[in-house]
Amino acid sequence: MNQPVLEARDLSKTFASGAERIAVFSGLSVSLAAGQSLALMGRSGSGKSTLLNLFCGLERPDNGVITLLGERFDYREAGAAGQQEKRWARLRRRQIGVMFQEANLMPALSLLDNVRLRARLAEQPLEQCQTWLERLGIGELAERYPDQVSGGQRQRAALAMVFAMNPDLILADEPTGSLDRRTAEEVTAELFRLQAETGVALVLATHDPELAEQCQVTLDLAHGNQAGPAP
Ligand SMILES: Nc1ncnc2c1ncn2[C@@H]1O[C@H](COP(=O)(O)OP(=O)(O)OP(=O)(O)O)[C@@H](O)[C@H]1O
Repeated sequence: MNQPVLEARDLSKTFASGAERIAVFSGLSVSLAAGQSLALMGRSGSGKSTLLNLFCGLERPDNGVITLLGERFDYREAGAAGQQEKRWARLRRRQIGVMFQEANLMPALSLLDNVRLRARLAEQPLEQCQTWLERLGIGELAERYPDQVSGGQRQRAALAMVFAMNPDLILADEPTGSLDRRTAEEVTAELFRLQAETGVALVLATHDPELAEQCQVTLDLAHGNQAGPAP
């Protein structure tokens, strides 16, 4: 079997709350292959965003090991933290595409320049950037600024940014949470269409069971903590 894109083993995470520590999850294991999609479900506060942050190195687990694209991150190794931060930063720049509820576009740049900036950081060719906007149905808006387009069009531009970096993994945190139902469905359809076409692995945090159903695997953070193919 091919090596998984993402493998997490026995992850635990707590946060300080006054003098106590609150456990968000413990003993969580998950595995995701290229082209697979995983939905993270769970009520507000169950730890979906925290888990996405662990998967891109913006938070550290208290325990457990994450292997991403063959790179192993184990914070128990003495003196490893600084060197692991550098490796995470490189992965975030080149191989992990991140999407949030609100499109994180630079307001002073046109949609096309936002896509170009992301592609440049990922060391991808800039010639494809206009094509990505066209594939997402907003080619004619390329020279507009983010505040001159609708929320749905901004999320399409955010999708163009993510795909223009040719990532191996997309982490999407409620990517359609700020859109009306119909626009959300359109943007979601584009996300799954391009994910299938490119074979990128996808982790999607959502409250929406209908959206979760479109993913191949669901991890419900409120009920259990194992997902993915058997090791
Ligand atoms: N930096 C932090 N310091 C302390 N507690 C935190 C921190 N980040 C998250 N938490 C807590 O960890 C728990 C999980 O939060 P998280 O944001 O991951 O949940 P979520 O499932 O993404 O919620 P939502 O659906 O509302 O976005 C919550 O109880 C939250 O208050």
